[in-house]
Amino acid sequence: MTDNVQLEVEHLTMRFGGLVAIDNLSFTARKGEITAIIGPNGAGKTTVFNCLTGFYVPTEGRLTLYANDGPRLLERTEGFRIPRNNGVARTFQNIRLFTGMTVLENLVVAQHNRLMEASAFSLAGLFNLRRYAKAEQEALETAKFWLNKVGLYEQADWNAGNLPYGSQRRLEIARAMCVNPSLLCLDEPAAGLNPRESAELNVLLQSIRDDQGIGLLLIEHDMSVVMKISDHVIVLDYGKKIADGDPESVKKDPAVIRAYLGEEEDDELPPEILADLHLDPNA
Ligand SMILES: Nc1ncnc2c1ncn2[C@@H]1O[C@H](COP(=O)(O)OP(=O)(O)OP(=O)(O)O)[C@@H](O)[C@H]1O
Repeated sequence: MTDNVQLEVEHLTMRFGGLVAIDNLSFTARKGEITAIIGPNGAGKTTVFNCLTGFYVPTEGRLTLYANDGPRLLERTEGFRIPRNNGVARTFQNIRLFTGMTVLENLVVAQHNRLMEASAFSLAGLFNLRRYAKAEQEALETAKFWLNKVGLYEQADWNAGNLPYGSQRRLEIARAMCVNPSLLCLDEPAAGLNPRESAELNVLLQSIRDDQGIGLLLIEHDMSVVMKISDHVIVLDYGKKIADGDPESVKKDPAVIRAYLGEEEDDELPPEILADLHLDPNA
């Protein structure tokens, strides 16, 4: 069953001085699946993303990305090369768009590496090479494709900073997809969204999964998103994996309920908390 694996994390440990933020974590994420990483605040979710995307060099462990042209060891790649060479793209908990640029410009700038390669990294290349003009045209086509996909085509010339919050979140996802990643890491994409926007986000992420066939890794606190769209859920608590399985089994796991709520007995949980976890209070 290794053919479908997009990412394999083996024995990942990340220490900050005496603090063990990630403790011997292993899991796989598959192509064409949404894998959610959930857990209480401080469980280590963002640290996993930071190791995968080169912000941190792991203390121990192996991170293998199965890109189209073969396996890549992310922990051995210089951080800034990971998006370009290894095809890992991410969005952030706090939106990080170029707010002074237009919506379209944000998507073209994201393809800067591809354009620079086409210019052969020279001024002469920028002005003379036919392949640069071709690459520029392709970058615009890619940008238009993703603008349509996230429903922002009409706002292409708006300043990104003037978009409503939910649209800025969708633009961030479009920008990440413009680099044609093998793995898309989404850090709390539903944060701050209203229920309608959350529902639209679900549709968008499912369509990226189904149409692009890439692996999606999702950190999310909004259980209405996690339980509806995830194929596979990993639960962390104090840096350790405490559950790993499909959403149905994970949400009933007593260890998960205890970790989230700090309760000893799940049958003592108040009904409104059970409802938040999408569990039947009368079960
Ligand atoms: N650069 C750092 N230096 C020191 N400690 C850090 C650093 N980054 C993260 N930590 C610590 O590692 C632990 C895990 O943090 P992390 O941000 O990964 O958790 P999280 O699960 O993403 O939390 P949240 O849901 O609140 O975003 C926390 O105790 C945090 O304080």
